Amino acid sequence: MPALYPTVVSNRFTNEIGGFTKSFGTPDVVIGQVRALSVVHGDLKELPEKVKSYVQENIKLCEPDKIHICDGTDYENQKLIDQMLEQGTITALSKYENCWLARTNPADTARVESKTFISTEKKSETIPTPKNGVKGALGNWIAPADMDAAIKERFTSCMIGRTMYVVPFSMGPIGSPLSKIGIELTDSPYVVASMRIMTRMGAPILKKLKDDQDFVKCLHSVGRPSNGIVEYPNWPCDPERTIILHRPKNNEIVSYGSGYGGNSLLGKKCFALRIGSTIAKREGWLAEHMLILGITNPKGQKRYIAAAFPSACGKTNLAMMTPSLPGYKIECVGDDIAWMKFDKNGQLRAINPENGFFGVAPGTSRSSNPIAMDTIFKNTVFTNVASTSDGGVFWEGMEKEVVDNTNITDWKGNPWKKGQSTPAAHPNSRFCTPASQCPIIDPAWEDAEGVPISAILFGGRRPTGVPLVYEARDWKHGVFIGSSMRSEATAAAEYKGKVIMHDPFAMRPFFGYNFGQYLSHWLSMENRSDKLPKIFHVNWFRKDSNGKFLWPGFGENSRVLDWILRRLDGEKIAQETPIGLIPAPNSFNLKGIEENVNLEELFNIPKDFWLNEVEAIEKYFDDQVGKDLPKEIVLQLENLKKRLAQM
Ligand SMILES: Nc1nc2c(ncn2[C@@H]2O[C@H](COP(=O)(O)OP(=O)(O)O)[C@@H](O)[C@H]2O)c(=O)[nH]1
Ligand SMILES: C=C(OP(=O)(O)O)C(=O)O
Ligand SMILES: [Mn+2]
Repeated sequence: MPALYPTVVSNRFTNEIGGFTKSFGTPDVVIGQVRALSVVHGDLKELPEKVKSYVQENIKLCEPDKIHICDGTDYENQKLIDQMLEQGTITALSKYENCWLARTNPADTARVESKTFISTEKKSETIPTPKNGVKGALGNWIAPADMDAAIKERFTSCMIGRTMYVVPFSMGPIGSPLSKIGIELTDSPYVVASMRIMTRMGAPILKKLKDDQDFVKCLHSVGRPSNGIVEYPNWPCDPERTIILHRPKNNEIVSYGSGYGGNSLLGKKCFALRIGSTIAKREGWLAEHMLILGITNPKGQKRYIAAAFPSACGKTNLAMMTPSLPGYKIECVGDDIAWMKFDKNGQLRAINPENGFFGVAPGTSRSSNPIAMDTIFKNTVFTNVASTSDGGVFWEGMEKEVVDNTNITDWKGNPWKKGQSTPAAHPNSRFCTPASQCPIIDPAWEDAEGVPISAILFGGRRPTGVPLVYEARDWKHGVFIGSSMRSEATAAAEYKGKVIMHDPFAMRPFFGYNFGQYLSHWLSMENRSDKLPKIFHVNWFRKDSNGKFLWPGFGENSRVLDWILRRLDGEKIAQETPIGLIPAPNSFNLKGIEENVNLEELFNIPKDFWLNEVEAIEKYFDDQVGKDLPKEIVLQLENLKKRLAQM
């Protein structure tokens, strides 16, 4: 059998080194013509054995012209930037240091939930069986053979003329017992540059990987349209055939056709949540769509809180909040994902598996989130924001931050004027920025054993009926609250309009396995610890009859955290309601608040609304979860119904 790889390996970034023939010893592979493959960076021979076979397998499938094994160095990054500048994928933002703007194909701007699938032998392992005639809404299943066919159809020869980057990365601090390693193969330099920000990426990861060690396999291509026409040469993609596939059994992710965010930075939603939740189920921990923050009260006592809100519902903002209440201090551990495990003392501990923030840009401003503004203007890749004639960025919410005579170019590259009916920045435009640059990054954010979690918050966008904050009666009730979460749709996925959607645990798009089993897993945590965190529900988004927010939000949310911390201290400041515990009269701290706040309306629990809500939840469980719904949750629902009836 011929040697798999040539003995001559490239110097760094030489363009072509003595092309060599592909020969994998499997004569049934017919490649139209014999093509040359060059390794332009790194050494295939030095890859750990299992990585080598994974790469080899996919070279055979995708037929790239070049292989580049990423080391994560500044030098490498600069080369990628130069190349993206040349291809028009990014432009330089001269106003800031090392900042770049990518404009995508307008058909590729958000996660595509309808094209995201989990593959298991049995469908019921992936999703609960919906009621007859009802379309399942808790994930999409694909049969293993169909997954194989979908891959073959799309990936065969898809990298001809391109470079395949081998991206080794760690989710979680390198070497932490909670961390996991992945290898992403991609043909997108944008993905490589973004993965370098969002994960710990490069040579140190390969050094850690033993020859026989497993890793999460992540294959990605931006694809090419089947008609051969690349509409936006700066952003090749294949929206029509886009598909995001997961095979939990093999710790495998395959993503085709999109270059955007959660579709392509495979460490994030695909690995840390979908595959992560299946590993967590097996190993007895939790992989959740949660921010993690540290909060110090005026007495100097510090605690950590984790919070699950659906995409674009305020995680990044809460994680970086500047508290309006004097004496409080917030520090940020993570803004999107938490991996949580009980330690041997029964304390729940969390790590942020990420290394950066992929945050929603619109709405981020000096007044709403000054900490984010102090984080993002160096070493950052912006995507689909607007640009200014002085080499800066612009988005809705930054009106006060651009001088009047600067010209604005919208996210599509067209001149844009204030007052225009279309937005300057795409509503799902993002900044991708290193977490270490956050001025309030928590000193323990990279601690190998994680930070201790005292409270868990669930929340969403609820314009009516749902109070600012309420507390779960106990763990089971808390799990029920998570399971019954609903929220207004946002631009983070392909949904249209402001419909209220069920989004249990803010995980609906991210469950890696059957939601009913996920609930049982959460309920089983009660057997693991006798000091479980307290659970709360929050809603910053309630509106008055004129459609105006009833609560100023942002830094003022510290007042909600203040009540929560005092509850953790055991203060008797709560009153019972049918849905849970809300602040007792005069217990909620409004001292010094500037806005007029109508607490009455904010904490009002309208009986009719809640009767409807219970009906909607019951129907959802009935339609979507059926026999997989744990008995404890059925009981919680019955009890809530009874309490509401007595209201
Ligand atoms: N009204 C209001 N809007 C908020 C609040 N927190 C965040 N937002 C807005 O919600 C959007 C998404 O926020 P972000 O923190 O990026 O959400 P994430 O995707 O969950 O991290 C942005 O437009 C924010 O300005 C709040 O407390 N009140
Ligand atoms: C990363 C993403 O999700 P989120 O909106 O939760 O930040 C995404 O939509 O690509
Ligand atoms: Mn976010």
